[in-house]
Amino acid sequence: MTAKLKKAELHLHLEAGAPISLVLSQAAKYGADMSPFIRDGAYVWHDFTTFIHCYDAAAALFKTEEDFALLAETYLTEISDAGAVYGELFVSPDHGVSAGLSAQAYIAGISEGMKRAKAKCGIESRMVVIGVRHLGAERVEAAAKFAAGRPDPLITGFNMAGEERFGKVADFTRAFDIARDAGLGITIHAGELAGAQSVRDAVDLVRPARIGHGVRAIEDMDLVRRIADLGIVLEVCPGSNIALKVFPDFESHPLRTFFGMGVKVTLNSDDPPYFDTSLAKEYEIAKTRMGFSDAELNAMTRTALEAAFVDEATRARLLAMI
Ligand SMILES: Nc1ncnc2[nH]cnc12
Ligand SMILES: [Zn+2]
Repeated sequence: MTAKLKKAELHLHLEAGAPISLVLSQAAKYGADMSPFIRDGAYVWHDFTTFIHCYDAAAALFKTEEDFALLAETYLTEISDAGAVYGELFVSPDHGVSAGLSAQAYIAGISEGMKRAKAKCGIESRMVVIGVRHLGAERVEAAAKFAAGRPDPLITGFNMAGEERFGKVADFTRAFDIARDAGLGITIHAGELAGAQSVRDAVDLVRPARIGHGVRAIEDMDLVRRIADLGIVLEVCPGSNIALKVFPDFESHPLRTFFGMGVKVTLNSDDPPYFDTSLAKEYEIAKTRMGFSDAELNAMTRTALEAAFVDEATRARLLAMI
């Protein structure tokens, strides 16, 4: 059983951290019909595009600062109860603005929820601002500029997510330069829906500290060795990869190969209710379906804290807790 293990999460899209029960209560609050997207207590989607449609419909049900405070507090409390001492939240000002909030109010609501969760259960957390790739380079740059303005001290990183097959990494390098120059930690989704070339471009053009997924680097073993040598941390989300059919099953997932080759890897849930997973479940599956020992799982938690976008004093305090 991995329930007793200390955990940490670096890759979680906040709007997807809402349990379906919370999404349905938000739908009742705003009189929204979610039946096209949720049936028998589960999201209805069959590929990445329809998954993102469900994601956007659920995200639109969080409209006020208090809604986002509740969302952040709910998710962080859940993973704290599962043994997490730290969690990073991918936050998307574009989603907040399309739900009718200013980007500042969106962030303020989430920040309040993070503070409530810390006061209640001690969990430390930070925000990583997302630029949505399929909205285009201009919108990703706008997200980077917003994050670079450091509107909240709990924002410590920048990332790009969305449709990985849209455009080329080269179209987005200016956004990452803006974020990096502002001292933000850099991660990028790559090697999930697109193959090894997408990961190679991310490594060469963005020079990230971390990569979201990165798992299709396995298509090029020289690239895997390069990632290991560079010490780039992979935010691996096995449940997400199986649900989105990046790999057919957990037994064929390359996490064990990466770990064995010295690639720094961490465990994450990405969009838990969409993929029938949770941070707790990812640790349990890594043990029961992928053969990782408690010591190896603890090593992944340590890697996550060593790669966390936090100040060194906070990092030292977190590392002392595991
Ligand atoms: N798994 C994923 N890949 C890319 N963008 C996302 N946004 C939310 N989940 C995502
Ligand atoms: Zn993701």
